[in-house]
Amino acid sequence: MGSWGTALAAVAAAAGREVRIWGRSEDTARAINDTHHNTDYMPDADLPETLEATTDIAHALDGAEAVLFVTPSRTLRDLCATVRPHLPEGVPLVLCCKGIEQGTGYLLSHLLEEELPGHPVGALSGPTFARETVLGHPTAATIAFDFRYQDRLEPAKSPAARLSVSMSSAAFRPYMSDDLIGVEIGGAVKNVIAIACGMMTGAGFAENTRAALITRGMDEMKFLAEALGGRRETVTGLSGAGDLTLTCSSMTSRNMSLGVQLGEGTAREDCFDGKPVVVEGEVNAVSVVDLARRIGVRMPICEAVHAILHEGADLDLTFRQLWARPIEAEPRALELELAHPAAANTTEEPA
Ligand SMILES: NC(=O)C1=CN([C@@H]2O[C@H](COP(=O)(O)OP(=O)(O)OC[C@H]3O[C@@H](n4cnc5c(N)ncnc54)[C@H](OP(=O)(O)O)[C@@H]3O)[C@@H](O)[C@H]2O)C=CC1
Ligand SMILES: O=C(CO)COP(=O)(O)O
Repeated sequence: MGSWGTALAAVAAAAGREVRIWGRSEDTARAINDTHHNTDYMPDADLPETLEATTDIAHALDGAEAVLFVTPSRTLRDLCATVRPHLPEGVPLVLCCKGIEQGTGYLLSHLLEEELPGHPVGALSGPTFARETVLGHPTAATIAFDFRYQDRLEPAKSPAARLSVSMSSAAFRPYMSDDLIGVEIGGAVKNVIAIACGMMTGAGFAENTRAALITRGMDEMKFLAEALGGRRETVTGLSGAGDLTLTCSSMTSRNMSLGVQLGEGTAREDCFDGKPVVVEGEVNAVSVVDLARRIGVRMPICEAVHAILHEGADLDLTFRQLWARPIEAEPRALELELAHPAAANTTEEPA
């Protein structure tokens, strides 16, 4: 019953679906049922009166026709053990969290397929701040299920199509996709790039720098998606370019905001006034970079964020090094790299 789970539950309930939202907190469940507000995560949003909250997972899943997973990505594997005994047979599972598993390098869809076999697995992703969505600002997202789950004879019966229709409302507009990998990669990588944009903004740089990071970040997404079997054009859609643009442009984004605070020189433990906040790009910098290194995809912006967040690299020096990398072609097709004249100025200065 976090912010995005509540927003999606409200969207589906407003679209006329019977929705049960599950979570761990009795108090939050009671508040949603009694006052139609999620007092912990989005107190100012009026929730549909038909939305039912529960802490009983068996009740939440009883008769479900689709199950949406909306927790931080690193908690997903444990959550599977909680839901496994109660899942209706063959019910479609929809990832609404964004990330790649640390250690295994699994896309979250692979994780679900491993932990909960026998279910069609898809993802809902796009430029969707939870609060704006729940307040009814026009919002669009992509719903992707792998091509294996497309019904070629009756496409409207495919899970992506059925779910898109079920969740559509005047303000919420889903688009269908059969490129699950491309959609997942967009969601996982954009958060890391948003931290980079935030860091550069916090360090005092301006719009040119941010636009360069967004565009070159999209290039990193494309190569990772393609290397894993996704499609480049998916990266130019809502779940890639759309979400990247949103997240890299607004302090509403927790990823961008973390970057800004770090760029301004705030110590990590003092960011967000010391409160625990879900920042997927921070944990996913590790999994994205690890996966990219394993399969030989160059992701210099993600590497820079990883080095600053997790290897103690100096922020200013790391970004100077990023800008002074060998000069290369755009797009990357041309295998030519030229030494950058400023590279000599980006070695560590003696203390
Ligand atoms: N917020 C947004 O605008 C959007 C978020 N997302 C994605 O949605 C995912 C969730 O983020 P968001 O809703 O914002 O995060 P929030 O911090 O708002 O909520 C997180 C939720 O996850 C629950 N949770 C945490 N750990 C566990 C666990 N081990 N088992 C079960 N439940 C757990 C929390 O429960 P409790 O309160 O009990 O701790 C809480 O209900 C992320 O991957 C994020 O990238 C995607 C699009 C938009
Ligand atoms: O994914 C999001 C919007 O699409 C939310 O972004 P943040 O997690 O950075 O707040």
